[in-house]
Amino acid sequence: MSTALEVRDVSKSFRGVQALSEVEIDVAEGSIVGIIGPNGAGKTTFFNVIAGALRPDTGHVKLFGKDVSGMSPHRISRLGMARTFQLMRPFGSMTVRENVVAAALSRGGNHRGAHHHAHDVIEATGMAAWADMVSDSLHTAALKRLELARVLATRPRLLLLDEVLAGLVPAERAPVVELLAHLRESEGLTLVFVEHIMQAVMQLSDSVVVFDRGRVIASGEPAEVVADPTVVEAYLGQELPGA
Ligand SMILES: Nc1ncnc2c1ncn2[C@@H]1O[C@H](COP(=O)(O)OP(=O)(O)OP(=O)(O)O)[C@@H](O)[C@H]1O
Repeated sequence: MSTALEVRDVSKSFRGVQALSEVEIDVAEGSIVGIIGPNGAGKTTFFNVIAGALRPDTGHVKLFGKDVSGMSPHRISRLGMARTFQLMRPFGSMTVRENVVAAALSRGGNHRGAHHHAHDVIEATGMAAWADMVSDSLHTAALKRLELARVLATRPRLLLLDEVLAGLVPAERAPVVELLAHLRESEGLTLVFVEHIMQAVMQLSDSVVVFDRGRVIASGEPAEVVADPTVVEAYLGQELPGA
């Protein structure tokens, strides 16, 4: 299987705070990798570096074999990486459909093609019932799905998900987890997701990477990783739910 993401020796500090230290990660194409770690471990900084929002101090990042270190977020997204944000930012006065069409058009192509693709994405993300509603009127669970629909409309090959389940009650989480598993199966999407909800991490991930104080302290199969004494220790004082 080819490698979607290769991270080598990536370090990043902020005025004395070592946010990332010599991080090395490989993500196989079509796999689902969960990123966990206590607060302040470096997870968001890691996403910012691989998506091009921050330039690493050292090391390199390869996306589908191409060195993207130091490239702009825009160029990296052109190569097939997309990300969701914890703070969702749809165009509030536009409907769900208009938002998804706009996202599809941002990748070029014509209106007809964008409408067609948006329709498919809205169906796939279970948003059909909300398609003509103004985004401002959506509740949190629907907004999360809209955020997913918008990134999927850009036809990514690698999707970075930042706590897409946060703020959802358990009954609302299950359909999103199912959707993500389905997208990998049907589209061959590669998913890298930061998540605090361990049940979802265990259920979705082929492998889990654990950050602590800027370092990768463990990686491997979910069950092995959460039983690792180093990981349990890193979470001392903080809960590792579901472990
Ligand atoms: N722009 C910045 N300027 C200064 N320090 C920063 C900046 N961004 C992150 N840091 C520091 O880098 C470290 C890693 O932060 P980061 O946000 O990546 O952790 P995290 O694992 O995403 O945490 P959380 O789970 O709480 O979101 C922390 O000590 C944080 O205070």
